[in-house]
Amino acid sequence: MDPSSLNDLHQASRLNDPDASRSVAEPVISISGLDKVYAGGFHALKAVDLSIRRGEIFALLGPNGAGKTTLISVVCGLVNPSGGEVRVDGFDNVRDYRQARALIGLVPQELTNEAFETVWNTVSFSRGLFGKSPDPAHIERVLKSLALWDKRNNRLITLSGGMKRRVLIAKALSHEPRILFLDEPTAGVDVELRRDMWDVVRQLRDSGVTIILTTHYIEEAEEMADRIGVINGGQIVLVEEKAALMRKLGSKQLTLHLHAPLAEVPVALADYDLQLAADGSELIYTYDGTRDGDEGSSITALLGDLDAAGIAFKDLHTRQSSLEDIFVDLVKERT
Ligand SMILES: Nc1ncnc2c1ncn2[C@@H]1O[C@H](COP(=O)(O)OP(=O)(O)OP(=O)(O)O)[C@@H](O)[C@H]1O
Repeated sequence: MDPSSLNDLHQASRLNDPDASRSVAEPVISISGLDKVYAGGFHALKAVDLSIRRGEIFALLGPNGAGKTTLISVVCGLVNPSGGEVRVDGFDNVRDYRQARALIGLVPQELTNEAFETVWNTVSFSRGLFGKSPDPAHIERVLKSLALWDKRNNRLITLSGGMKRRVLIAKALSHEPRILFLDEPTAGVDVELRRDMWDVVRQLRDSGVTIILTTHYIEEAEEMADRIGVINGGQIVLVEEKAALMRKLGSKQLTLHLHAPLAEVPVALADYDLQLAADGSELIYTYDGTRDGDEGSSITALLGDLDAAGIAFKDLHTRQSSLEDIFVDLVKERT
């Protein structure tokens, strides 16, 4: 990856950017009441409302079959919605299809049927599909920014898996989109390549492109996203700033296995966030594990107060909740 050429790409796309004067606060994509029922009757999207902010990296997280690909396919105009509305920078993606589509680049999961084409030709051809006049200087910037310049005359079939993924991104950037969708950009790739892809995506975001990526790797959402949305069974079940989500993840639980079960939490311990579980034989204390120092002192105080109240325990353990716990809980609740 060559950061200086990405800067050039940035400068160039700013010059060509028709929406540069629009308000940053305005969502770049507004989805409201979006429904999709496939021909066979399967209800794949159910009243989806979602706003994507200009310049963010938004990760759409969900298990297999949740509706991620359907959602981005509808936004990109590849699948017709059954109801609802999508606006891309103010353009209705059905009525003003051409204007809306021109703003979007889509990086699909796989390259299709172009194995014998060269990198240069396939990327240039993609630009032509959007009715844009040829611009070899732009294609050169894109290829340099993705470290593909040296491979421009290679046929796709001769490239490594990582380079093929970069070609997919180059194709999607060929018509200078302001919004880039990446459908499971790192599905099935090794750890090194995944990190490499993350760097590419972050640098694109830094160059002013809004990024929406779908993933079922929680780690990927944690690493990359400014905001995280969870979709399950065709419904958006959570949208939150990653930082806020991570603060929630900072909460820890101390479980005390009691000698004798309690019928209720004693009044003397009312100041602590305590819950009884396992028919009163477990006492669970939830506390903020992100504040250094607090944790130890509040546990010491609790243990002292338990002793004073005559409550004995035979074992204890602590656990920290993770994004995975939240995700599993959300998905479980809805199924
Ligand atoms: N063309 C179609 N006709 C009928 N049903 C479809 C069609 N495309 C997708 N579906 C169904 O819609 C649901 C959502 O599929 P979708 O591909 O959007 O999920 P996803 O979240 O992208 O899953 P994955 O992570 O497996 O790619 C699935 O149950 C799928 O079988």
